Amino acid sequence: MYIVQIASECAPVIKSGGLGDVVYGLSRELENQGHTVELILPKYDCMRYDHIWGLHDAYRDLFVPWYGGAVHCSVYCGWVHGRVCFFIEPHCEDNFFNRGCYYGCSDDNMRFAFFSKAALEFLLRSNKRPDVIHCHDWQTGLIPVLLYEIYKYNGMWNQRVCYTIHNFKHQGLAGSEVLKGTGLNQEAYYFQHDRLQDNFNPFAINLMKGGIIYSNAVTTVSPHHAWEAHYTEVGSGLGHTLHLHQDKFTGVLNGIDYGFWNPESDRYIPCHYSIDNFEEKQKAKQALRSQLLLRDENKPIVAYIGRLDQQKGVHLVHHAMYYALSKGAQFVLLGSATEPAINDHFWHEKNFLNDNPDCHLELGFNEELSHLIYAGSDMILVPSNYEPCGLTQMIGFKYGTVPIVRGVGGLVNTVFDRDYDQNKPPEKRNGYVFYETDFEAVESAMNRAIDLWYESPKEFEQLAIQGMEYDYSWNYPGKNYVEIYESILHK
Ligand SMILES: Nc1ncnc2c1ncn2[C@@H]1O[C@H](COP(=O)(O)OP(=O)(O)O[C@H]2O[C@H](CO)[C@@H](O)[C@H](O)[C@H]2O)[C@@H](O)[C@H]1O
Repeated sequence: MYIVQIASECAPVIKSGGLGDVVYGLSRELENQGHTVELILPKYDCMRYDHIWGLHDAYRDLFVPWYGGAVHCSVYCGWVHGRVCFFIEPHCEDNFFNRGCYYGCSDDNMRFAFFSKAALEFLLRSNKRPDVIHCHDWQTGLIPVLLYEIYKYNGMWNQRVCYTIHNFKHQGLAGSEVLKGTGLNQEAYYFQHDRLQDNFNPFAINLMKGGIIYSNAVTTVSPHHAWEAHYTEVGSGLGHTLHLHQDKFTGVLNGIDYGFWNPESDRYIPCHYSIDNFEEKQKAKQALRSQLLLRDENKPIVAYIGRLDQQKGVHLVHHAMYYALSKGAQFVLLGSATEPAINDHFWHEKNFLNDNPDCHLELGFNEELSHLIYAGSDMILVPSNYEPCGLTQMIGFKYGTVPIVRGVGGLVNTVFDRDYDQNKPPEKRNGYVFYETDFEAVESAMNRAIDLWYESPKEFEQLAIQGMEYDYSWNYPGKNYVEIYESILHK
């Protein structure tokens, strides 16, 4: 099968979070299973060019229809750790992708509407006719709309779309200018409830809703989150739309790319280990302490790695930091916040805790350091308010780092409480789970984990090893996606 992935991120060249990991990891797995995969991405000024090999001109004069005129673009091609990627660079005053950031601009809707249009125009002009176009999140929600309303009539009548939602919170609400810009000209036609009109704001179109309605298959990133999005407020107002389209909507649990996330071969950690020589993990712990200037004492390290925003339960992250210290543990945080109030808050905490030898807060994005933290910590905290899948707990498993999580979304499908899980026998349990959002809930789970570490270190190690035994690679999810692609091919 010939599959083209269109997305706003692909790790490690463009990564702000889990979307990038998934786009890369799934593409690699699909190729391993014998399919042809190409990726189309924006050419951001701030991406990690050091992860691209052989970048060259692939299509020089691409003219993308825009507001009745056309924007001149260049398309570059290069390899990102073996994947063929096409990067679209528009030459226009809007400077869509030369902003020094991936997201967070006031015209993000226009930037990614343009990218969606440009990606399809590139496929059309370069005579690429994939069997399946797989696109992701609100940024590419317009792809199936444009395909079925415009490009189908220009020769792309045989392409099918799979649309994956990684985060229902950000849906891409826009005004009619997006329609005008992209050539979706009959405003009244798109501003209808069964098309792009937002379910709550009648004056806005909703790009994610368009993605759901127009795609042949829609997925989200874990089975439990699929249920939550359909039946609870976690669908952020799209539950009814999902209900109407339930026949094509499923949850596929993400995987982890073990080529990249693997303590046996990780290039960013100073020692390599597996279940067979688990004691070597101690060296990673020492390296982490020495890099972050933590004191070397017999204490567990609890880590948090992730975006710092409401989704991730920042109030519990903050509380857990002090609770861990009070329980005789060390705490390491690696995170970045886009919301100014949260950013200020954590900078304040960082300054306050600066001289504490048991705590380190690293504010910013640092891929290399994240690997050392996964390897060097004993526990990884994921106290999310909601979590469509969650990759950090799965990476934690691979590195023998025990997750302490809130039982929501994909965390329910992957973490099984050591003491209370009803469905797994003790030898299959792999972490700690709490459910409420108050301080007592997170404390109770941390308490059990930290006490076990101190009082029964062998049992704690056994729990970590049981996590390492799980296979959360892309192998199975890759097969699930191929089945979905096959099911839509001839529809
Ligand atoms: N400051 C930092 N420095 C270095 N690395 C950092 C970092 N902050 C985060 N990361 C890394 O980014 C990834 C984040 O994974 P998450 O599962 O938390 O995804 P996120 O919530 O962004 O995305 C959404 O998409 C993913 C993928 O579908 C879902 O798992 C998730 O539930 C959903 O919210 C991990 O690889 C983590 O190590």
